Amino acid sequence: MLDTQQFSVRLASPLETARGTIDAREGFLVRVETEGLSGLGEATPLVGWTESYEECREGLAQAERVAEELDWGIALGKLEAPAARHGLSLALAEGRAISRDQPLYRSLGDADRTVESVPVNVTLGADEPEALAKRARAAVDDGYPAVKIKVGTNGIEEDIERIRAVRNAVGDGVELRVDANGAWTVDQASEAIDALAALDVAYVEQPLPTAELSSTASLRGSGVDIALDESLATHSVADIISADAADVIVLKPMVLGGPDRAVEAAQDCREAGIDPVVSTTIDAVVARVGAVHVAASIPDVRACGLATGERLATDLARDPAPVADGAITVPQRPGLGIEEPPI
Ligand SMILES: O=C(O)CCC(=O)c1ccccc1C(=O)O
Ligand SMILES: [Mg+2]
Repeated sequence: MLDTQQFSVRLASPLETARGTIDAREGFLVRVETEGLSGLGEATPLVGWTESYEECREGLAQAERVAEELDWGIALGKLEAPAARHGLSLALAEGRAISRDQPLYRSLGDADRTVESVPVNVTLGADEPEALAKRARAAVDDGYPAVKIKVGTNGIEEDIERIRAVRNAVGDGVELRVDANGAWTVDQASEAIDALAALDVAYVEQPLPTAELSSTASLRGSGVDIALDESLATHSVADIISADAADVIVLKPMVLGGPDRAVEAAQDCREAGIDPVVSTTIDAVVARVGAVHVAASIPDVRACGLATGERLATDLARDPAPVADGAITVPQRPGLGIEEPPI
């Protein structure tokens, strides 16, 4: 049986990016019950990254029909829409983990390894230099090891001024990351990267539009690592590896189509010498905690973009994986570890 329940959550602090402001998330909670297994998932589409809300709803309905006639494995295999597939895949993975009496991350990865926490970056929108510097400083005082800042909303000069203000406020030891969300041309990216290198920025996420893998490859080796994020919606990790286009790959389970695919992509990254980082599309608690388990299944994962729970005005259940001292405590109960599941 597949039970879906639609939800809508507002962001108390909307996230400003070069591709618009994210101020609400709408999706579906998913519960799968099959042969004694029961698991919870979440499908939260975001246009530009995944299928639309309507396509997601239709994908889930179709999966239910296929599962009734055939089985869940076939339904999952046929489901192409990534957010819908994520909902079903996470629910099946949680059911399996509970039946094995394991926390999800151990069921997804190494069953014998205990991981207590996952380091996270704070995520800051494209704000004025002083405000940004203050927020970055407060996050570092709270223990965050890395600060990620959105850029690409105005000119390069403004971006550099912002990042300089942040660097001055946090000092030398903190990892800075910027995310251009595909806003730059090759010339703008080169100019920005030269200035960001002088401010010791660790990496720039998605400097160029998604399709431009060979131009992205040409930006590497200039003192700031290159990360790809949006490109994963249309290119496989294998494509990125063969184009030599990234030092870091941002894995969003919702965009990749499920925790199973994210874990596999992380392994492919590691084999190619690329660092995997896990993040979400600002999902609600079920998918966010699912992504925490994906991150926990990756040995020695770098700080991940998973500290977004506090942006939501309301959530669907109590967060079993809160941020403390710059890291998320990984739930150790069987499955996701959500104590009072909403469905
Ligand atoms: O990665 C993070 O730090 C948080 C998530 C984030 O930035 C994000 C959230 C929603 C949509 C896109 C993005 C992005 O990484 O570009
Ligand atoms: Mg990004």
